[in-house]
Amino acid sequence: MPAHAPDPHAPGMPDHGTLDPLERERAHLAASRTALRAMRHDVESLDIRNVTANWVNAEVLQRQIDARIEALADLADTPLFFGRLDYTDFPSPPGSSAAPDAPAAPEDGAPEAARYYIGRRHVHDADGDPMVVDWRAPVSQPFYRASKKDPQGVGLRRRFGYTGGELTAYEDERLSDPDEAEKASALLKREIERPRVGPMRDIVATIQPEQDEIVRTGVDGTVCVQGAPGTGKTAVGLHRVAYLLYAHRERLARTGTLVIGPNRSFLRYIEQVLPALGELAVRQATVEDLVTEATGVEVRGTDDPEAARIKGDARMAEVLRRAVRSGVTMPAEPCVVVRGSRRWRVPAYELEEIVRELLERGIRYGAAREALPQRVAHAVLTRMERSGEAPDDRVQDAVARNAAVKALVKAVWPEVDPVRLVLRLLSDDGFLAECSEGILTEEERKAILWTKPPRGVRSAKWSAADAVLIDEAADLVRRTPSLGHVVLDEAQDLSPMQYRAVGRRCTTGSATVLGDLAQGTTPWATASWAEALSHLGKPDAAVEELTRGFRVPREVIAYASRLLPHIAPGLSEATSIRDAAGSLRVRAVAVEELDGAVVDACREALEREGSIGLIAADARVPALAAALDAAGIPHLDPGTETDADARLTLVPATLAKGLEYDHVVLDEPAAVVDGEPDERTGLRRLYVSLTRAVSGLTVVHAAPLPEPLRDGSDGSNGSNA
Ligand SMILES: Nc1ncnc2c1ncn2[C@@H]1O[C@H](COP(=O)(O)OP(=O)(O)OP(=O)(O)O)[C@@H](O)[C@H]1O
Repeated sequence: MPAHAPDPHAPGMPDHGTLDPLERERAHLAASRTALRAMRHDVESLDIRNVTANWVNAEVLQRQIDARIEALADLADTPLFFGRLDYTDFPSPPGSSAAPDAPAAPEDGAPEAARYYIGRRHVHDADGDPMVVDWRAPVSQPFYRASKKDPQGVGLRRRFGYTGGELTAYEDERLSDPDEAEKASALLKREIERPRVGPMRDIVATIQPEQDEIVRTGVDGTVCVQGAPGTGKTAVGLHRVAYLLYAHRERLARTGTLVIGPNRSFLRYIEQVLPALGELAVRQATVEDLVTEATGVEVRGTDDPEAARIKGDARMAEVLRRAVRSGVTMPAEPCVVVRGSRRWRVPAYELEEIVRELLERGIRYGAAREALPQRVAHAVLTRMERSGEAPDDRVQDAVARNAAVKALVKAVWPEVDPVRLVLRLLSDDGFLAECSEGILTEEERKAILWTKPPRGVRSAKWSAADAVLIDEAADLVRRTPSLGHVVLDEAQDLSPMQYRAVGRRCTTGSATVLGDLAQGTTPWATASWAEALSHLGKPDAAVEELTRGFRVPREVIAYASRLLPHIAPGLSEATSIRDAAGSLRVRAVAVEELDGAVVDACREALEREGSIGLIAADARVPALAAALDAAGIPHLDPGTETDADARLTLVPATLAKGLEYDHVVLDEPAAVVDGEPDERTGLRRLYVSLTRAVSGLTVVHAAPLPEPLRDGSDGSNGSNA
């Protein structure tokens, strides 16, 4: 599989027939660029004046056109195509609707029409023939999945290498040639091992077969991916949304898509991936964003861990269900409706039957409240008919709006305000006891009751868990609208009640659930995916596992994996595709030298290329910031993304999840462990911190290392330097 080097003095766009293969590919790139410009020009010159009846239509259409123009931009630093497939099983490449007429084969491969260039977007020429096909099209799939064992109709797979936007190399695999040995692709390896700086990038050129299977799972299927650090879960989730938007654009444009991440800095880190894939309309939010937006409350308070654990427990769903319905009473009086000279009387026992039936039907509280007056009116109408009248629908509506019926509804099925309801539940011991009878213990009740109840909903210091309770109550009253697809990243940290909050946002849609049980650091962290999926309302979802690590070098992942038996026994250790010898340094220093040694390690890291994350226990962050300032080393504030000018950022251990840096300096592991309420959570936090490095990790410690990391604890030695 030769990788072809470029001729640095290659001429611009010479005659097609006489060119060497690389020149021909460059010519195709140039022609594709021209075609893309023409596509953009066509859209820009659309005149919509004659096709729109009014200014609202014109406005909508113009917005669509602007978005299309934006999507057709030719970005200089993102290659228009990165691969090529020449099909031999002609003319039916899998899933392709194209049935090309086979022209004569040119000298290097398949007939032009059986050849597909794979890129980020579709480009066609003036005749509408494809010059580049979208990576998500069915015809592109073998680029990711075909192998010698299963060539999927492909004779030749070509990968392109670029340097600064210039096409400089290509590499071929002849999948149907039995004599060509299967070799690892050097271009693929180079791309995967390219150091990562700044925010997360897309991986369209190098999606791996096991990842591609998850990316292209059908829109109706929910998938759950368990994966060790750096196995590409986040990347896979984002590419899956892009894939689904391509394959089901209309349906998802109507229903909407959403990516959920754990916090702002994580969302900032991933926010450019989907736009780079041409998808600008995907919302990215935290669970807290969703529930505060839906309920209108602001989170200003915190819970102690025990209160938060109980509030996040799935049993609270039943407590809330009872609370919402607690105001429903059985009618004691008949309902008497006066119309003209006649009085119609529905006796109490019949009203009770109606109320019971509505309670049992399992419809939303609010929907039942709206149905109740109609039911009572129906009972009145039945009486009218029996006495010879012929009332129509308008009469039924009028009766439903009658003052006596309204008064009845108000009395037996009172309106519920979810915010006030939860306020009462957390302030009123008697009410909480009534609603949680047989569900919560007295201690549990005490743990969640406010010691000083707020005066009203405005002065209440709602916690994040309270907002989820209110969201659940709101859904019991009125159904939360469902989106078409939700990606839930770092799912392992969600409480059962948070899973339910996410689940009700995709009841009629599907979800991609991504996480790692070993990285769960909340008191309620997920212990089993089966349980989590049942809280989400998708108990039948398939659970896939990814174990091939793309981020962390072998030496570093082996070191971090020593913690696995203590934090998640039974989970597979990640392998690493990246072999950076000398990537791990462990330095023991005296207590008084600690800050200085950390500063030195940062200085050394700054001598190399790429981003640097100084990860430390949250409590150590101010001291380290001061030490860096004193040493005159500029650094970014916690949670800020690095860029080419500001490459060093200070990362509190609690914010490190999901992020990555070229070099990581890890301050005092024992302090990271001690920063958590229990040892297992502490070691999990440490595992997260140890697995953020792409090229190198330097651990600096004064206190003894946690036991599993000590030299010889597994017979090996973290190369002390
Ligand atoms: N097929 C691939 N080709 C190139 N890079 C890849 C591939 N898969 C993953 N990566 C890269 O590996 C790194 C880790 O990926 P990602 O953040 O998605 O992993 P993760 O499983 O979500 O990790 P964590 O559990 O730590 O959050 C990223 O830089 C990502 O771009």
